[in-house]
Amino acid sequence: MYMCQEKSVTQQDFLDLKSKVDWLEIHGASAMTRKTMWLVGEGCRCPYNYGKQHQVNAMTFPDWFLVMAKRWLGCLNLNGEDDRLIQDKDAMFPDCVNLNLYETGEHQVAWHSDDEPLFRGKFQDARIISVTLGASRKFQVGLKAPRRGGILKPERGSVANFNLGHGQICTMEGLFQKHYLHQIQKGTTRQPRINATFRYIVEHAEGCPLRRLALESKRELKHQRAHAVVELTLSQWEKGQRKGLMATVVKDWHKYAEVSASNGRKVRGAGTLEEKLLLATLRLCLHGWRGHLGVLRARASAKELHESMEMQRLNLVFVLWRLCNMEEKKEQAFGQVAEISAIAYELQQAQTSLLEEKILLEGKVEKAFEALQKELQTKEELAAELREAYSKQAMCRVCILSTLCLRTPSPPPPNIIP
Ligand SMILES: O=C(O)CCC(=O)C(=O)O
Ligand SMILES: [Fe+2]
Repeated sequence: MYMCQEKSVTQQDFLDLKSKVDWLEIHGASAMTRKTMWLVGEGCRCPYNYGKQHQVNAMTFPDWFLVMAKRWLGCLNLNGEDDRLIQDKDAMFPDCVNLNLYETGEHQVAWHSDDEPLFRGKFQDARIISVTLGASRKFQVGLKAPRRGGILKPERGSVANFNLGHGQICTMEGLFQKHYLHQIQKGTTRQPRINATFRYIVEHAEGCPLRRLALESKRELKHQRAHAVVELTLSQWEKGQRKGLMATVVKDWHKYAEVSASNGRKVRGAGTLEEKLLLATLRLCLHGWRGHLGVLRARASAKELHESMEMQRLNLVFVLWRLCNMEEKKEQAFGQVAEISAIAYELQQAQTSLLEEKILLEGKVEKAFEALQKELQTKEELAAELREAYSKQAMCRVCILSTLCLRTPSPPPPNIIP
């Protein structure tokens, strides 16, 4: 147990809780004993039982409550939100709370332990953090005595008293709920007291969606463990080591049966092909060993014994072979997929570089074409100039010739006198 005084718990918190919570009355044999409320984390649907008569449905933590609860428990550094996401489960914020309202000293809660299956407090560390608001009351703790007539009572002389006043945090942990009882005795006060008892749900109730999630991750873990054990068993078997093998197989057969059990029903043969093969392997191991023992007990002949062992070995080898085969095929398929994607990647790269080259070449061709066109144009212009020059030259020549002709004196007329 750990106790401390928390300053951040305010009187206003007490008033808010008293007025905002939809309190449920808990009745004892003759009168109301206290009022309660059960709040849970997001997604959880676990109901809570107050004795045998009262079962309340889950209500998700209202935001206003979470704000104040985080303030109260701030000193404990419980900052993890979701146990499926955080690694350090010890740092998780509680995922449920039981609220108690004791309106006067007449209200009480009798000797009990918080050992409901939800918290698995009988089997493992169960952390409970209680916060008191309002009037102070005597909280008693005592060692659990063997039940007499079904009534829970503490061992004589083992009871310790604690005064839980406003802002007091009190924890119970370890196997406290297995070995100890606690109670809030009737008192003389007329003032009301509220107690918030934060807890952690380990095994979500049937019908709660979080149970499925938890089972799935547990199943996966157990499956891996069973797988490893079967592999080890088979390798030992193959090496001819048989000592202690039966114990392992029998132990893990149960483990595996648990793995394939769902909602208390055994679903034999359910699951993937691999799971079925594992199950078959274990069955064969068991079957083989049972046969082996039966044969031994009946003092059967060495031949029979030998045959049964041989049969078993063959069966095991066969299953092992199938497992290996599957594994190999899987690996091959993975390899092929990897190869194909590498080729596809290369092709894509090649296609991209070809496209780039094409674009480059197109650019070059266009430029060359433009240059050619320019050259052609220049040549045509030159040719035109040349033609013009020629025609001018020709004209000039004609002019010169005609001028020459005009200037040349005409020859004297021929002498026609005899
Ligand atoms: O009121 C308290 O301090 C104790 C409450 C309690 O034991 C419970 O809610 O289980
Ligand atoms: Fe309790």
